[in-house]
Amino acid sequence: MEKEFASIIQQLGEDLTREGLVDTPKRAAKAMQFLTRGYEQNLDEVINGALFPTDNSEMVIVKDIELYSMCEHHMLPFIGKCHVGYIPKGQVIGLSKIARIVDMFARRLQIQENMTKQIADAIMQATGADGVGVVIEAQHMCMMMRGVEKQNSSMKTSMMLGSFRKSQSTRGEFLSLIN
Ligand SMILES: Nc1nc2c(ncn2[C@@H]2O[C@H](COP(=O)(O)OP(=O)(O)OP(=O)(O)O)[C@@H](O)[C@H]2O)c(=O)[nH]1
Ligand SMILES: [Zn+2]
Repeated sequence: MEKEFASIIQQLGEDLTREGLVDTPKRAAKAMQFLTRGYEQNLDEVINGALFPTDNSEMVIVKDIELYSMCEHHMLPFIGKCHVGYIPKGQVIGLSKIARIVDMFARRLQIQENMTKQIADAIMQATGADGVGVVIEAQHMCMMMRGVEKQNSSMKTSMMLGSFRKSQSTRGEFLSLIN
């Protein structure tokens, strides 16, 4: 990857030997690897067994989980917040693990809609919950820094599974608690 970044910098017409740029291909490769580290993770490893028995079957919500992802069309960042809700069925998941699951999917080349579904599916799969809801609100640099150059729009996506999909009132409770 380092070589490819060196080639990109050269193709920009820059001088790769100037002081500020000498280590840039190495840094850029390292940064890119960090930004896409989700490819090296899997659900079991991320959860690390942190599931705990409970007889609480009321909605659990973790809101405002910040996320940094990269759009798969332009490889530019999109940045936002993820809200997750679920209704436990016999077990709850460690609080931090929800944020780790969000990161595992965010740190890949993504479109927001697919990421939203992947997060919801993973939480459902991991917890066997009665229902899961995920809402993501993000701003896409490919739409702000270039292209249509709109600075104030954001995109909201959602995925509702199980009781969140079937029951209007469950979905309503979730949406009112995250807003
Ligand atoms: N639905 C969706 N679209 C996205 C996402 N990230 C980027 N895009 C869009 O992907 C589309 C790619 O369109 P193209 O016409 O192939 O590419 P482009 O010529 O660079 O498009 P413009 O951004 O309109 O200049 C654009 O409309 C982007 O806004 C995302 O997460 N979800
Ligand atoms: Zn894009």
